[in-house]
Amino acid sequence: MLEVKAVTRMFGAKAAVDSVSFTIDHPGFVGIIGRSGAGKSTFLRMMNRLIDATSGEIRVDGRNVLALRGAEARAWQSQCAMIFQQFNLVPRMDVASNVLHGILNRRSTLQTMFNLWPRADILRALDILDRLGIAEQAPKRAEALSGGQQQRVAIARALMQDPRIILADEPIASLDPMNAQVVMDTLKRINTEDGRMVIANLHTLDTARRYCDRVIGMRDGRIVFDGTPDQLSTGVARDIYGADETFNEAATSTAIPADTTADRTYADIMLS
Ligand SMILES: Nc1ncnc2c1ncn2[C@@H]1O[C@H](COP(=O)(O)OP(=O)(O)OP(=O)(O)O)[C@@H](O)[C@H]1O
Repeated sequence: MLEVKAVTRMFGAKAAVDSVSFTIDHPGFVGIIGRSGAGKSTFLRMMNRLIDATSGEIRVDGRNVLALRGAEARAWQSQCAMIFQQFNLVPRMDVASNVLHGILNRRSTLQTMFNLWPRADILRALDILDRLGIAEQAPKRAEALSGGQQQRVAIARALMQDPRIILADEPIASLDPMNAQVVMDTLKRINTEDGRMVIANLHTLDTARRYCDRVIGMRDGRIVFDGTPDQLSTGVARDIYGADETFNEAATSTAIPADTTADRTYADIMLS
């Protein structure tokens, strides 16, 4: 289904992503982990065509999406919706309009100028918000919502595109543990109930273990681990994060269990 072949991205002389290859043959929940600068964001941004690859191919059903141009590239972008750490909503705009913006590129200029939305689209946006448990927030400005609610709005905006794949770049890195759990549960539901593939860059091992069927570990632009969560031992994690025997796995925890309010700590904080 998804075949990544020797994808590389150079920034000057530095390879941010260095000949990355892997295949995903069913719409699972894939986590990409690694310390800051490992190349995780660069990879997702290439996949979504926000930036170009220097070389390599990403084949989806046999078609190299990295070679698509113009309208075909935009059509691909709507098939692999992206969500970001900072939500990227329009803060002063109401929640429902933010969700409708997921299909902005499908409207005519006239409709855009007068902010006209077909009734069917409005109903669908409200349905999606309802499914994500935030329908009552629809008329509020996005900036009035909590971080976890805003990220759910961003997920709703992504779903509006009816994507095959959701790319999530550090989706919970700005959230407290309780909101992080709600957002991860939401992504998991979309994966299992809708059969949409989720590929999420994650900072923390416990989140990757808890939510992913498969984990890819990156270090210095390369894949250094590709396996199931139960293969992700402390030793393997130490290799991925490039740490020595003082590596403390507890420090990579988001402390996500429902009965805790412990502060989030990151591998990068521990390892920096
Ligand atoms: N626009 C750019 N220009 C130059 N170098 C860049 C650019 N974007 C990323 N890099 C470099 O590429 C490497 C990989 O960065 P990337 O953001 O993909 O890592 P990451 O694993 O997502 O890290 P983080 O978790 O901090 O986002 C880093 O060394 C970074 O400095």
